[in-house]
Amino acid sequence: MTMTGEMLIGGGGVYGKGVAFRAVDPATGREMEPAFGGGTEDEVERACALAWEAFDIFRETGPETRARFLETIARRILDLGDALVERAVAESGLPRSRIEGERGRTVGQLRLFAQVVREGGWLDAHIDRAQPERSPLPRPDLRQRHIALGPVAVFGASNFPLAFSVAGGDTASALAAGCPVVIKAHPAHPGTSELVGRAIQAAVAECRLPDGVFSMLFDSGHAAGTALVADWRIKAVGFTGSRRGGIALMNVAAARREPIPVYAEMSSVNPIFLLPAALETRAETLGKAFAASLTMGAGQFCTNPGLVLAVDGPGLDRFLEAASAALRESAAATMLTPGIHAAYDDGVRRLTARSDVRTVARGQACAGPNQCQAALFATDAAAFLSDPGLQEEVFGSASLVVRCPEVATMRAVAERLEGQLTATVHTDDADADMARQLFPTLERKAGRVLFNGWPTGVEVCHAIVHGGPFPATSDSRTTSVGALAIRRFLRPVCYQDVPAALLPEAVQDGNPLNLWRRVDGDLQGPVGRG
Ligand SMILES: NC(=O)c1ccc[n+]([C@@H]2O[C@H](COP(=O)([O-])OP(=O)(O)OC[C@H]3O[C@@H](n4cnc5c(N)ncnc54)[C@H](O)[C@@H]3O)[C@@H](O)[C@H]2O)c1
Ligand SMILES: O=CCCC(=O)C(=O)O
Repeated sequence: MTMTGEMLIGGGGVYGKGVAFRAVDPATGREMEPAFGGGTEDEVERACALAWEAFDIFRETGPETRARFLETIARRILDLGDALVERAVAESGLPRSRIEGERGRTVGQLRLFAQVVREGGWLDAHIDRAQPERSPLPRPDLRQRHIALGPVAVFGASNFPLAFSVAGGDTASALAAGCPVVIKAHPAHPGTSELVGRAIQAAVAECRLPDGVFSMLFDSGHAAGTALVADWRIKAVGFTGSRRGGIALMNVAAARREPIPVYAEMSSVNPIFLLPAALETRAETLGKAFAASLTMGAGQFCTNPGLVLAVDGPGLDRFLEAASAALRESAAATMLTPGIHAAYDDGVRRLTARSDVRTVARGQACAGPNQCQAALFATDAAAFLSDPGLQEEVFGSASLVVRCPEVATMRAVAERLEGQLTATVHTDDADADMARQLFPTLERKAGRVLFNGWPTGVEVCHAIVHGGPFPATSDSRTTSVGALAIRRFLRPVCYQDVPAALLPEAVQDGNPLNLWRRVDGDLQGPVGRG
C-alpha cells in the first residue's frame, strides 16, 4: 500500500489544505516522505458531518455485524505485513520486536472487543414488567438497555504507535460500542497512521458500513484537534498523551454548549513500595528487575516506575547498588520524537540541579540523536513531602528513590501522592501487616495495585484497569485498556410503555439476542449459553 499523505474522510482520501508536515526518523533526525497535508476546519466539519450521518445506522448494527467489522480490521492490519512494521519502526525509533509485539496486541485487542460485542453483556438489558394491578399505583412497563453515545474523537498516543493509536484501544472500544470514530492522528507517526487508517477504511467498505463510521485527520498543530472536540456532533473524547494536552482538551469539551466526557490518560509516576523484609531477602534481584522495567522502551511507558519508596538502611543500599550497576550497563535508546527527547533532558537537568536530590546512576552515554540516557535519583522523605514538584513525571528512563525513616513515613508519602495508573508493593511474609496498612491508600490512589511485579506490560483482558484518579486520567471510573473500556462510550436508555413493535431487540420479550437479562429483578440466562 503506498502512502499518499492524505487524510481519510469517510470513504475517500483528501490532501489537507492546512500546513503540511513530514514524519521525522528520530534515530537519524531525518525527515521522511511523503508530506502529510494538515487538516483545516472544513475537513473537520466534513468528517464530523459524515460521522453524524453514519451514527444512527452504525449504532443499530447487530452484534455479529460489529464483531465481524472489528475482526476484519484486525485481518486487514495483519495484511499490511512488513510495510507497516518498517514504517512504524522508522517513525518511532522503537525496535522491530517491540512493534511486532504491539501489532499482536492491537489485533488481539480488536478481537477481544469482537467477543465482547457478541456476548452482549454491554447492553445491560433490564426488564421490569408492568404491574397494572399494583396498589396504590400501577407500575408501567420499564425496560433498559445501553446505546452508543455518538461519534467519538480519538487522539492517538505517540508512545504506542499501534496499540494506543489509530486502531488502538480507544478506537476499538468506541467502534465496539457503536460509535463512529474521527481520529486525530499523532503527528509523530503519520505514515503508520495512514496505513492503519486505510486498513480500517477498507474494513468499513468490506463490511458495507456507512462511510462516516471512520475518518482520520492530520495536524501537526492543535487547531484541527481543538475544532474536532468543539464540534457539536462529537459526543466523547479518548486521549493518551501529556497532562497539558489532556487538560486543554478537557477545557474545550467543558466549554461547549453541550459539555461532553473526555477520557484522557495523562501522567503517572507509578510508585513502587519496597517493604523491609522483601528488601532484606532479595534487594539485588529487585534492583536488577527494577532497572529492566525502568529502561524498557526508553522508559516511554505511562506505566514506567518513576518513583520508589523504601525505608533507609542496608537493604535499600543493596537495592540501589544493584539497580545502579544494571543502569550503568544500559545502552542509551532512541526516544519517540525530538520534542519528547528535549522534555526528558530538561526533566533530568532539573533534578540534577537540585541540592536536595542526588544523582545515583546514569546509563551509558548517548551515541546518536534523540537518545535517552537512563537516570536514577535519590532524595529523602522530608524533601519529597515539602515539594510537590518532585512528583512530576519525567517521561523516559528516569526514576526517583525516596528514602523514608520508617514504614509509617512511606504511608504518609503515599497519602500525599497524586492519582496513579499503578501502585506496586514488593513484600515478603514478614511484611504482611505493613502491606495491609498500605493497601487502602493504594486502592484510593491507583487504578491497578500490583504485588511483587512491575507495572510495565499491561495485559489486555476483562479484569484489567488502565486508569486511575487525576492526573493519571481525567475520569477514574473507567479504563482505556480492556473490555471495560466499552462502557465509556455507552449510556442507558429506559423505555417506558413503548409498544412492542418499537422495542429494540435487546429488551424484546422473546430475547432474540439471547442475552443475560434481569427480568423483574431475576437474572435470566440466555438459552444454550452457560
Ligand atoms: N501518559 C502517557 O502515556 C504519555 C504518552 C505519551 C506522551 N506523554 C507525555 O506527553 C509529552 C508529549 O508527548 P505527546 O506528543 O505524545 O503528547 P501531547 O499531549 O503533546 O500530544 C498528544 C496528542 O494531543 C494533541 N494535542 C496536544 N495538546 C493539544 C492541545 N492543547 N489542543 C489540541 N490538541 C492537542 C497533539 O497534537 C497529539 O495529537 C511527553 O513528553 C510525555 O511527557 C505521556
Ligand atoms: O504508555 C501507556 C501504556 C502502557 C502499557 O500499555 C504497558 O505498559 O503495556
